[in-house]
Amino acid sequence: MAAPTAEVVRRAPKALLHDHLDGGLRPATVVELAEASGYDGLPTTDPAALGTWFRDAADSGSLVRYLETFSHTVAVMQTEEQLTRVARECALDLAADGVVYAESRFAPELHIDGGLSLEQVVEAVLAGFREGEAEAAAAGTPIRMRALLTAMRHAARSREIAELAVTYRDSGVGGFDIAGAEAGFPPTRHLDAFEYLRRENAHFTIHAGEAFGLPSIWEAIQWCGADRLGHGVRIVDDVQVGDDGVAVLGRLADYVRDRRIPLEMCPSSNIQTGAAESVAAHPISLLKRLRFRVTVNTDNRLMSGTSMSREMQLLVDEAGWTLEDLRWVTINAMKSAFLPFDERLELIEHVVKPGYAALGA
Ligand SMILES: O=c1[nH]cnc2c1ncn2[C@@H]1O[C@H](CO)[C@@H](O)[C@H]1O
Ligand SMILES: [Zn+2]
Repeated sequence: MAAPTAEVVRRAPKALLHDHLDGGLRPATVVELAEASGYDGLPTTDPAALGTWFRDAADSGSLVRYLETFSHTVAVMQTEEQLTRVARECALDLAADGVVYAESRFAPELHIDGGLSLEQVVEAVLAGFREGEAEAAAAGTPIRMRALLTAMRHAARSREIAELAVTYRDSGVGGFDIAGAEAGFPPTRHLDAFEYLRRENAHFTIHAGEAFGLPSIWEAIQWCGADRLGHGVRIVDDVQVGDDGVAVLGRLADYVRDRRIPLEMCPSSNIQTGAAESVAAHPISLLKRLRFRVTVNTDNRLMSGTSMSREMQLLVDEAGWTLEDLRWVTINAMKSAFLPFDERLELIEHVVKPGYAALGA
């Protein structure tokens, strides 16, 4: 099968499970919001230069340094108007890129410095998603948005944020997540939150196996009960590939594959934080070949200067992916969405499959 063209990749329906709201602002919006609110900490007020600055600063090879860049975006997401605008633009930008379903995550506790309550933060973001959905539908590029509420793994508010996720589960919140520096902050620190969510029949994903290896993945699954893994790239440490190409899986990798645990993989982000060498060498292609439940994601569009189309195009250009592969990861993502089963089926059958069929897959 010939490699899909850039136009085909752009038009292909996409599903996005791992995208940070505070990592996806338009550079021009960061500049405007900083100016209007009096935030004078930006390294430059030229939008193009600021976009480059984020990419370069995030290109540090270290997750901790990468995360430092978020201080500038979080600084301009402290009022209801700011949060609603950022959320609306997020939905519009994703829809324009061919994304038909997206889960966008953010940490409510990072947005209360201006005096908002956690509830006000969540409601402002959900209002922005609704606005963006309505405008995108009117523009002929419908998208369905869900929020994931993140708790910061170094902090101590995870139980509270988990309760917030349950409170808003029928109003646009799909589930819960923990993020932030991984080394030194194992997911079991937040066991109370995860046990609460399981008792509530609620869904959650955990950033694990990004900056730290197999023990983090093992805890996330076997102690915490994560539905999905954020990144999970280091699961390849439990896969041995012989010279003949035959792969032998360890018990944890076997478990992840047997149970169809979704891996929210983010190639460009992983290269920036040093979790992978290059797109060509990224474990995602091996894991796809071994039929793990692989998905493709953006993580932070601003910090990586990326989009879903760009991540997919990189896999096509540098790792030999086909349109069939893109269709497969899109269906994997829809199957793994924190959305009711009937809504997932509807999107797969009525949007994703016909969309790829029209493109020749
Ligand atoms: O790849 C990542 N790994 C871990 N944490 C992350 C990553 N990207 C963003 N955040 C963290 O999640 C918070 C809420 O969205 C962001 O503020 C950032 O600190
Ligand atoms: Zn992430």
